[in-house]
Amino acid sequence: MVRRRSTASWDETDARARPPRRGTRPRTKDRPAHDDAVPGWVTTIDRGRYTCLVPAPAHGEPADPDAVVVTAVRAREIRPSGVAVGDVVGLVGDTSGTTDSLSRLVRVEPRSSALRRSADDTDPVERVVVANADQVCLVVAAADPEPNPRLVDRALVAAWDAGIDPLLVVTKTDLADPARLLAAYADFGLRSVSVTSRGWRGLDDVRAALAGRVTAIIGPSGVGKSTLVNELSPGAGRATSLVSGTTGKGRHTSTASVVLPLAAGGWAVDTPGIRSFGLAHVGAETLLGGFADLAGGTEECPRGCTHDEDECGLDAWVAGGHASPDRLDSFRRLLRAVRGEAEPGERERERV
Ligand SMILES: Nc1nc2c(ncn2[C@@H]2O[C@H](COP(=O)(O)OP(=O)(O)OP(=O)(O)O)[C@@H](O)[C@H]2O)c(=O)[nH]1
Ligand SMILES: [Zn+2]
Repeated sequence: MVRRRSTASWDETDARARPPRRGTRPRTKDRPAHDDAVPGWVTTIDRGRYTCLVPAPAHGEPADPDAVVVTAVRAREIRPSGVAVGDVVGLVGDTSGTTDSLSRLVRVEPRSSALRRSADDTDPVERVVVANADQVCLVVAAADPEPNPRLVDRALVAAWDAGIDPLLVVTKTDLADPARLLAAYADFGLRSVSVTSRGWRGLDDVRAALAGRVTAIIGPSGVGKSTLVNELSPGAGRATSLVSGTTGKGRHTSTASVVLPLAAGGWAVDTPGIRSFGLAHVGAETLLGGFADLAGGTEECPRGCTHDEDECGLDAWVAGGHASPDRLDSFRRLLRAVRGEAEPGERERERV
């Protein structure tokens, strides 16, 4: 017969002799349950403060009319690198969004995509620049500054790696005809639009390409990115509530990405901080995926071809007119770069 006694009489010896049985422990001891967490969308991050739109809109859909902007801090169990702008997160605590209220970010929902970059091509430490975008819009100018095709190739590889549709937007078409630049990329199906802010020609094409989507906007400095984004998201600017949250203090740097609503529907994620686009995390094998025009040329390669050797089939492919020599040159430069073989000075010139 089993002798029963009250748990009140248990002492430490009992505790040691009987390890707590799994499944009978309260769930909160395994992991905080946070069943009450509300979904928010991280619109910007600044000094450990996460500005979130609550409730998180469905992907690409407009914000709920009653949505509020909530400032949150990370719960201890969430790593700083684990949250990026564009993440859908779970928030607990004060999610009222009233001035000086602070919520707690306790969970990051699985991402549909992650646009990544590493500090440079040999630094494998990668950061998620934008989470959950379904399009990457690379903005380059037709002139002033001159377009850098290698930069375009680099961004295409990053988009390919992330599984996100790329879109090329050529600005300042009043200064130069973008036809040659556009033709160079049209061959392998890169979607592109061109626009000028001088009298705003082409703006409707940009609007249509971005409508209903979540687009990460990247590009080098001075190409007219801010001019374009301000036009597409009038009044949103970088000083409004989605940026500063309820702190009212605004941003102190322009290095963080920010989610902005587009007047024509959809969302842009402006990324002023991307000055370089290291591809160390991509790997040589994945690189070819960003070069759809070259991929067919590797069928004649010897086994284990590095694609940077005499027997490589890509040279014959280009000689046969299937792709441009510039693209092969660009591919091989990136290949050497991600293998850590870049010549000095090469990286500097390829900064976004
Ligand atoms: N000619 C011409 N100039 C333009 C056009 N769009 C913008 N600009 C000018 O180009 C300069 C840079 O524009 P911004 O919008 O600040 O460029 P940005 O890409 O945001 O540059 P950063 O702020 O440095 O990242 C400004 O002097 C603009 O007036 C355009 O379509 N045509
Ligand atoms: Zn090869």
